[in-house]
Amino acid sequence: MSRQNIKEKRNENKRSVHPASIHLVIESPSKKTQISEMGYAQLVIGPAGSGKSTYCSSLHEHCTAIGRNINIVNLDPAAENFDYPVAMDIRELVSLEDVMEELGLGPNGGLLYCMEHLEDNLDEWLTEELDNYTDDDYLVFDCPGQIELFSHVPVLRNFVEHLQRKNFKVCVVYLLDSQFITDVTKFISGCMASLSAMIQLELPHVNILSKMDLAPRKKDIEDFLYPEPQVLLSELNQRMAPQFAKLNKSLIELVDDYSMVSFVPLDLRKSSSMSYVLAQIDTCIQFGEDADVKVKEFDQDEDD
Ligand SMILES: Nc1nc2c(ncn2[C@@H]2O[C@H](COP(=O)(O)OP(=O)(O)OP(=O)(O)O)[C@@H](O)[C@H]2O)c(=O)[nH]1
Ligand SMILES: [Mg+2]
Repeated sequence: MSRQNIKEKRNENKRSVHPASIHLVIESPSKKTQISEMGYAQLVIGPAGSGKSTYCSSLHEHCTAIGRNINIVNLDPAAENFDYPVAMDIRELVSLEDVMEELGLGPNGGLLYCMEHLEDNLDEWLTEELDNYTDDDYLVFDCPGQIELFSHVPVLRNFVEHLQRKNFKVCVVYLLDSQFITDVTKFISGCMASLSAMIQLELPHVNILSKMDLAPRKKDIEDFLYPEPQVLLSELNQRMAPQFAKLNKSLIELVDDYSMVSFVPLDLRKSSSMSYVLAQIDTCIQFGEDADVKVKEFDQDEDD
């Protein structure tokens, strides 16, 4: 089945299965006139299983508790279960299951196809969906974990540029599982993936070390949260054969030049931790500049 046929099929499904979204636009025309002032958005990315969806649902819970407006958007065409109310859903446009079945693609090729389909439909689908939100709205995009999406495929870049044309200020929130800090080589490869997202997307960027409840000893964590480049280099040299010494030095210099060696820890057992992470992101996109934002420092010792 051709790409056009899939698009038509999804559009038909959307019209028949999701009348609510059409109804919203008709019922609230005044909202449309308020659009395009200034919106705020987080693009939540990171390796598969790094805790992106869990972060989104915890963020939703946190914002609900403090009375703050937030809308979580599912951008993963393969996602099935959600712990947050889904404000917008890519599966209304295209689903991985349909693509795999109809085009005979595997899960990764199918996902890339779905994301390209999204890219082709930014003007129609995304614009129409965004029209349901006003400048007061804060959107959080829960992305799939395929590294291609933020390394070399231009889909997310074009997606973000579309949001920016709609006057959204966007911050990349890159999650890295705390298990990456058990090994210096894993840590550097996680930094490299984050760096490629930085270069690819050119946006304000916050690195988060997720799953801190599973993190190893406290001393080891601190070494990686604010590591000294020289310490990282010496650990890397110890782990790798001597012929890699020059490459290791260049890698560490690169990571250091891009100020990559800085991660905000996220421990979902502590609400102060989520407050701190959110405050860092808000600062990046100047959200609530005029409001009185209270920031409490995340205290690592709080529950120790
Ligand atoms: N202990 C612990 N587990 C977590 C935390 N965050 C996520 N997990 C678990 O890690 C697994 C993956 O979490 P997800 O939130 O689905 O990760 P994801 O990045 O959205 O995964 P993909 O969308 O598949 O790339 C799940 O089993 C979660 O329950 C955390 O802070 N602590
Ligand atoms: Mg997910």
